[in-house]
Order: sequence, then C-alpha cells, then structure tokens
Amino acid sequence: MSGSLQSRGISTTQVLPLSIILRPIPPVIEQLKIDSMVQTLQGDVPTANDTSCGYTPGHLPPVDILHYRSPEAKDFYFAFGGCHRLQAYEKARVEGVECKVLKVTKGMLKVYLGGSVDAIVGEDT
Ligand SMILES: Nc1ncnc2c1ncn2[C@@H]1O[C@H](COP(=O)(O)OP(=O)(O)OP(=O)(O)O)[C@@H](O)[C@H]1O
Repeated sequence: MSGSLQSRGISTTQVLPLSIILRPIPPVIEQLKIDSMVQTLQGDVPTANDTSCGYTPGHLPPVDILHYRSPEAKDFYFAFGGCHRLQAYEKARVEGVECKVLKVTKGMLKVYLGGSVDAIVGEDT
C-alpha cells in the first residue's frame, strides 16, 4: 500500500505547478534516487517492459500535499514529504506535479510547522 496515512483515503490526484508547492523542511537527499526518478519522468525506465519494478514511464507516484486556505482566501500548498520526487521534477524540468491534495485547517498545519505557522500563512485576524 502506498501513500501516507492521511492520503490513503484519497483516490483522486491532481496536477499542481511545481512553483506553487511550498517545501518548508530542508530535504536530505540521495542523488542516485533523484537521478533514477528523473529517468522515469523522462520515460526512460530501464526495465520499462518489466512491470515487476512497478514504475510507469513518465510518471512518479503522487506527492501528498496539504492545502490550507486562509480566511483571506489565499491558498497554500505544502509538501512535507516527497523530497526526492519534487527534486526529480525540478531536475527534469517537468512543471506539473501529480499530487494527492488533502485540505487542512491551520491547527493541523501547526502540527508540522509549530510556532512558525503564523509567520508562514499569516496570523488570524
Ligand atoms: N526511479 C523511480 N521511478 C519511479 N518511482 C520511484 C523511483 N524510485 C522510487 N520510486 C517510488 O517513489 C515513491 C517515493 O519514494 P521515496 O519515499 O523513496 O522518495 P521521496 O519522494 O523522497 O518521498 P518521501 O520524502 O515522502 O519519502 C515510492 O513509491 C517509490 O517506490
């Protein structure tokens, strides 16, 4: 079973522009994994005819995104995982990221962002 605990109930995916996805946590990166994902995005899966690898040429598994809409109707899209996939999209210059989007409250965001939440999404008025 793939995906996070929160996203397992979400069956639909949507494509978001890479440029709007916020990544507040600095990634710890394995370059070889990113390079392999870039190859997949470019449709160059070495074992494309061997479905046992489970990789679909041109696609990476959807990235979980938390979507918060502020009282001023400003949208914030956060990725707290998926760091290798997002770096691979960047490196492959693919702007559309396949995502599973979960709407969250500010209280839920605070679990991830702690005391920084107000500085990032604004204080409640
Ligand atoms: N070369 C590849 N091509 C396609 N899919 C891959 C490739 N390598 C790994 N994956 C798949 O991508 C998904 C995410 O992998 P992984 O968790 O290692 O990276 P990640 O993007 O950094 O995510 P997270 O930060 O959430 O762990 C997994 O389902 C994995 O099977």
